[in-house]
Amino acid sequence: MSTTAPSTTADPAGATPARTPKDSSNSSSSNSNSNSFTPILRDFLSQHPELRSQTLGTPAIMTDRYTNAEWAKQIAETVKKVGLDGSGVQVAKCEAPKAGSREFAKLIDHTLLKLDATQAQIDGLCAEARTEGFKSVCVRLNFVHRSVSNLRGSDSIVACVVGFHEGTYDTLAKLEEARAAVEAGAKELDVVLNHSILTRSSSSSSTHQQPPSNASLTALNTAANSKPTSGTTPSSGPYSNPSSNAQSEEIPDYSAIYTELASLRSLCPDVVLKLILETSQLNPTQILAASHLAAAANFDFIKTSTGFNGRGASLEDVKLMVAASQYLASAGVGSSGRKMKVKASGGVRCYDDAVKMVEAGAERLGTSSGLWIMQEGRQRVESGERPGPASRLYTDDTVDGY
Ligand SMILES: O=C[C@H](O)COP(=O)(O)O
Repeated sequence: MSTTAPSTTADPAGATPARTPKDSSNSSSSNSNSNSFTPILRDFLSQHPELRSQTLGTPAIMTDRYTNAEWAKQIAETVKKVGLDGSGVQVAKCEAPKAGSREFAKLIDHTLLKLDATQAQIDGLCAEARTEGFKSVCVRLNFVHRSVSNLRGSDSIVACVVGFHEGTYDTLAKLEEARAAVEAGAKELDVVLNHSILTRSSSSSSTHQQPPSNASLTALNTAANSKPTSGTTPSSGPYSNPSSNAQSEEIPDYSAIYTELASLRSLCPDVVLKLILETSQLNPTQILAASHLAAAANFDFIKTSTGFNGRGASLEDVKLMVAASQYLASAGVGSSGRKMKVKASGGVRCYDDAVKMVEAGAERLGTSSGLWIMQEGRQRVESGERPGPASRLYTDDTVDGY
């Protein structure tokens, strides 16, 4: 059982990261506790029994370093410094690489996550990634092995989603899935945040006697975080007036989120870890809280969306996350000097969308439209049209969501 602290680069925040499993009865081998298998993992292991080796060690749930109240205090400081719109941090403008270039392709995780994706479609995805030189293909666990084999000899890698798409599987299930993905050859993991932990507590102080279901939470959060239509101001969400939103809220279980992220980091010290926040479900304070916890656990990326829940990435999300990651690095949250990158994903469908996200500071794009984005970029260059919507950056309020 892996109970030791991870390597230096993997150490979650703080100078004294000594941690032990929270409860050894919760930490079990994937060979002995099939209750923690998600359906996709169960299928995967039945098809690939040879991939049950334990090069990564046994998943273990790590202890926390702070109480919820201590996390809340740290997060409040982050919110104060960054601001709910990121305006507390000066972010330098970024430039997109040349349209249609290999450098542009290296920003793209070429993504196919539909549940009904076929082997032929995955083979096509990999062939496109090889031809264009995309950074990765991003697939579900059941296609990692095939994708790795398809991409052998290319410089495109395989990224796998974990806990997709609701994020609500328990920590051990996510750890088991992460381990299987890495054993199968994934070099990057895109893990869905259990965002319901962040939103449940604020809902619980309202009219709900019972915790709402995930489906109703999704609807509530989507509504709360959608742009108001006719001059109305919602009581919560990114379009609310924070100063009028003074309801007393319980502190979310930050500790549960941190221990999950720290456990993933500890299990996979050498793998690029991205945390999918699902920003359509979160208000700016919650986005900053999730970013803070991801930095504390030494994640490599914060990513906006799954593409399966509410709207996709918005410029506002990306700007806020870029500002947060810059502040968190400068404040020494996580390993010192380490700055999380931002991945914009969900609804990035055309070249202009892609450029806007990159200019706002996204260093990776997750999109199922990668091929189109590259072709459109090349057409712009060939036609002599000025490639890129730089003059519209930050001023285009007509686009809601994407
Ligand atoms: O992570 C990536 C998303 O699932 C892709 O979403 P999209 O199909 O809207 O490009």
